[in-house]
Amino acid sequence: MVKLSPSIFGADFGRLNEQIKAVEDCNVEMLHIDVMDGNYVPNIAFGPDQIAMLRPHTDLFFDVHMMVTEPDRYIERIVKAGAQMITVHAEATTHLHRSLMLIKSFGVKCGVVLNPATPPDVLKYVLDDIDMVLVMTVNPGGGGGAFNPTMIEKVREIKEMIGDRDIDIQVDGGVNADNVKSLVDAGANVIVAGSFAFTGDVAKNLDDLRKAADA
Ligand SMILES: O=C(CO)[C@H](O)[C@H](O)COP(=O)(O)O
Ligand SMILES: [Fe+2]
Repeated sequence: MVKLSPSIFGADFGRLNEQIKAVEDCNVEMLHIDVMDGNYVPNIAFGPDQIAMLRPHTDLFFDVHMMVTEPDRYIERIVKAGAQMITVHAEATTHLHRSLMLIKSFGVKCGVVLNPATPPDVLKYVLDDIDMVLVMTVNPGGGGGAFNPTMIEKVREIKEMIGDRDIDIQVDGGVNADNVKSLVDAGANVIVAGSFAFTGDVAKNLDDLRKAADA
């Protein structure tokens, strides 16, 4: 069984409450929240204050994807805002292990994000410290990008590295009902979807995505 984590970045912000209720009604396992700092990625989106504003409106598990240069500067504020899982880019922190330990010190789950061009080797010495690996299937920083099929092989490679450890593999970027099965077959079990989830009928989209993933 896969876990779905719709990306709020893809939502219609004029109807945010309604869109959050729609994903809740689909019994999704997480809500994916992108933090973009305008430095690590060109785009700017969501900071700790906006996450804190969302927190009283839903009990969904907050899966926060930090696209932030030197994320340690914001980790405590993001935890206090209500994050339950924080992922940081291996490419964006000078001290990956230190960042992961900082996240864990607050009692929340942690994960490592890899851009499409980043090889999985960087995970080797932190595998016993993480709850999730996030494989970017587009370059980070925006929604609606085209899925990079080369990442299917990368997911497979990471699945093999993980062995019998209890580590989730999340995929993010351009994921839809047509490509999700190839990712799940390769080993992904946490599916992020932004534009696919929120364009049109949210309930139908998430139902289609789950059915395709679990087929
Ligand atoms: O991290 C991200 C982009 O950097 C996102 O989670 C983004 O919301 C994915 O959107 P889409 O499913 O439309 O590609
Ligand atoms: Fe994301």
